[in-house]
Parts: sequence; structure tokens; C-alpha cells
Amino acid sequence: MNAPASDPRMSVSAEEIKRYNALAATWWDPKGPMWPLHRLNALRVPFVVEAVSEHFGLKTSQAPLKGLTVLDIGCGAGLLSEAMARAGAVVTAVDPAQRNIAIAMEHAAAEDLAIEYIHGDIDSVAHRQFDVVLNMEVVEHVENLDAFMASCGACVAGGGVQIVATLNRNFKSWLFAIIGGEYVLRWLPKGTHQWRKFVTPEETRRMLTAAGLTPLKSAGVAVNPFTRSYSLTDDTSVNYMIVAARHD
Ligand SMILES: C[S@@+](CC[C@H](N)C(=O)[O-])C[C@H]1O[C@@H](n2cnc3c(N)ncnc32)[C@H](O)[C@@H]1O
Ligand SMILES: [Mg+2]
Repeated sequence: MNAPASDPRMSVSAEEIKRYNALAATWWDPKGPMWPLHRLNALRVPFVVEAVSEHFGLKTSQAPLKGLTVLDIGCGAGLLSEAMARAGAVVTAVDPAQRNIAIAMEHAAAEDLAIEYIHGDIDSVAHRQFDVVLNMEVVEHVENLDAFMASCGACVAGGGVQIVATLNRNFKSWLFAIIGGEYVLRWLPKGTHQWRKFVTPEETRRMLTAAGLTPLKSAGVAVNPFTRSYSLTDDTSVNYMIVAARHD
């Protein structure tokens, strides 16, 4: 965490952390600035639960992920972490924005959910392995991405999975996510995303493979600007998710 920004292994940008610390207080307000993430959660939680259950051959039940350890890297104030804990997983969640972790801890306590929250970066869990690593809506905010992805991959236990969700980098994603999302519809605060930090599915697959994982499947995520609802699609040209596994 304290390494200088020029350190080629350092994944955290001070500017990003400042932005996310400022958003922490309203993180859990479904009508506040984080509302798109709340909407997205409604789509991705069932996707994650299904992909993980399928991979581990688990039967769907009230606690479909019971017994699995999950790392939620870049957890924010815990939207996905809490959903995973409710699904029965043993959750460790890490974020470099101190205020996010404070809000996350407070919220989980009020919900009576036991989640291990850590203020730190991927290095704070480098010595540990998990059945599931969730790396969702984070990589487009990270410095030195290859090193970050190598560290995330190393946290996946043998037989485990990682799910990466991010934004593709092409003309359409610039138009939709930056111009549409930040300037026309103004769903996201201006400056939320830097287009050059978006990652193509090919780049994500290459980094997953370099970390010893095998990409299994991918899905696109579409958003309807009128209903503001998210849905799964085969089109990965803007938002997408990739599931990858480490063989035993
Ligand atoms: C768009 S939010 C996504 C939060 C959460 N993953 C979700 O999808 O609900 C991005 C999060 O990534 C965190 N972040 C930024 N840089 C990071 C880094 N280098 N390593 C881990 N997390 C980081 C931010 O603090 C922020 O909480
Ligand atoms: Mg983002």
C-alpha cells in the first residue's frame, strides 16, 4: 500500500482512491450516485451464483455457495460481498479506499453478516487462496494491470474460479460509457472512467491465461437507457464478464 506510485507492482492510483472515498457515504443508497451499480448487482449476482454453482457442481439451495471461500477484490462498500455472504460463502473483501471499508463494515454489522473486510490492495491477500475471486468493475481503475492480474490469478485456489467484469475498449464503449454515461445521460460522475484504461476481452483472456487460468465463458451486459435495467447479451462490445478456472 505504501509503495511509491512509480513502483511497477503498485496497482493503486491515488486519484482513483480519492474519488471512491468521496463516494463511500452514499454507496448503499440505491437512488444515490452509485445507483447503476445497484441495478447491475441485480443482474450479476444471479450470474455469479449460477456460474460458480455450475463450476463446483453445487445444488441450488437457500445458501448455494455454502462452504466456498470468496475474495471480492476492490469491493467498494460491499454490494457484491454482502450478496455472496447471503448466498452462504465465507467472504474476504478488500478495497484500498479506507472510507469504503469503514462503510462496508458498518453496513455488514447492521445486516448481521460476518465478512472479513480489509483496507488494502491485492498485496494484502497475496499469501492466501480462495475458491472464488471476484474482480468486478475494478480493472479499469487499476495501474500496472498485468501485475495486478497476476496477483489476482495467484489468489485462485486449484480448482477455483475467477470472474472479471469490466468495460471493453473500442469506439462504441467510448461513445456509450464515456459520452453517453457521463455527458449525455449523466448516470456516472464525469471523470469516473478513463477510456484508455478499459480492457478488451482478448487482453483480459491473455492476462488470465498468463496467470495460469483457463477462460471458460464470457457474457456481455447491456443496459436499456429508458428502463435503466441491465440484461445479459452475447454482445461484449461495451460491458462484459469473463469466467476463468484454475485446474487442480
Ligand atoms: C466501480 S467500483 C466497484 C466496486 C465493486 N467491485 C462492485 O462491483 O460493486 C471500483 C472499486 O475499485 C476500487 N479500486 C480502485 N483501484 C483499485 C486497486 N488497485 N485494487 C483494488 N481495488 C481498487 C475502488 O476503491 C472502488 O471501490
Ligand atoms: Mg467502472
